[in-house]
Amino acid sequence: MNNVLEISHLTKKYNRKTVLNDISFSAELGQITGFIGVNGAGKTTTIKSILGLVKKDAGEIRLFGQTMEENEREIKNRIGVVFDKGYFYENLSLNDMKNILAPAYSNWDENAFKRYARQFKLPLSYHISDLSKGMTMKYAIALALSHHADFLLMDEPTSGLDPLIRNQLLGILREYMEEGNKSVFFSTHITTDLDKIADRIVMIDNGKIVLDEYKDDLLEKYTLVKGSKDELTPALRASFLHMEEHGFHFEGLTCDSAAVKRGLTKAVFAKPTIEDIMMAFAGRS
Ligand SMILES: Nc1ncnc2c1ncn2[C@@H]1O[C@H](COP(=O)(O)OP(=O)(O)OP(=O)(O)O)[C@@H](O)[C@H]1O
Repeated sequence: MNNVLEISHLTKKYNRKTVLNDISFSAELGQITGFIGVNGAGKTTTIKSILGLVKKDAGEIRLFGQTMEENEREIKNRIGVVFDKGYFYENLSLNDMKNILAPAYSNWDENAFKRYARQFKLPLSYHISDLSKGMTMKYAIALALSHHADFLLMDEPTSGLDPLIRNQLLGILREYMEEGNKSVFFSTHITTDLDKIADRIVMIDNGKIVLDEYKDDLLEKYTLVKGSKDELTPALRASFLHMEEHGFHFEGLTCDSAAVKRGLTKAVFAKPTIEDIMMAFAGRS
C-alpha cells in the first residue's frame, strides 16, 4: 500500500475545547478519499492541520512520506488546495492572483493554465470577489492542475453548487485521476457526489474517526431496513447500528441483514447510500 497522506494521533484544541481527538487515518495513492461528517465535525480543522494552517497540539502528519517540517517546499509543490473561501485575495483579478501564486511553484505550467482557463471559461479579468462559487472552485482547480499537483486537497468543493456545475467538477476530477498516480482528498457533508466517485470513505464525528472503509465494502456491508415496529424484538433491535422510529414504523441500518431478514417478515430491505450510513453513524454518537 502506498499512502499519499498519513495522519497519526492528531489532536487539535481550540482554546481548551478538543476539536480533533487523537485521529489517525490515511489516503492512498491513486484513490479518491471522501472525508465526511456533519457540520462542525472537524473536517476543515483536519484539512487546515494537514496544510499547516493551524498548529496541531499532538500527532504527526505525513504527505508523500514527509512532514511539512521536513520538506515544506516539495510538499507544497505537489499538492493542490481547493478551498471554497478564504484562500485568495478577494480584491485581485484572477490573472493577478495567478501571477502571485505561480512563482511559488517550481513546476508551474503557464500553457496548462491558459488551456484550463479556456476549458473552464474562467473570466481572468474579473475580481475574485465577483466569481460565483462554482467559478471559484474551477479557478482553484485550474491553479492546482497548472502546477501538476499530484494530490488535490478539497474542502467542501461541491457544497452550494448547482447539479450541473457539480457534475462538471466531478468530470474534471475523473479526468485528473485518469492521468495516473494522482490522488484526491475530498471533504464534504453532501455525500451524493461521493457515491459516484469515491474509492474510500473516512468519517469524522465530534472530532473522532468513526468510519474508515473502502466505499464498495461499506455499501456491501450495511443494509437499510424499513419495517413495522410490532415485529421488533430486543434481540433484533440490537442487530441495528442505528434506528429511527416514526409511529408504527422504523427505519434502520444493520450489518447483520441475515438475522434481521429471518426475524422481520414484513420489512423492506434496500442498499443504503453513503448519506444513510453517515446519518446512522452521526445519529448513534
Ligand atoms: N478558529 C476557531 N476557533 C474556535 N473554534 C473553532 C475554530 N474553527 C473551528 N472551530 C470549532 O471546531 C469544530 C470543528 O469545526 P470545523 O470547521 O473543523 O468542522 P467542519 O466539519 O469543517 O464543519 P462544516 O461542515 O460546518 O464546515 C467546531 O465546533 C467549530 O466551531
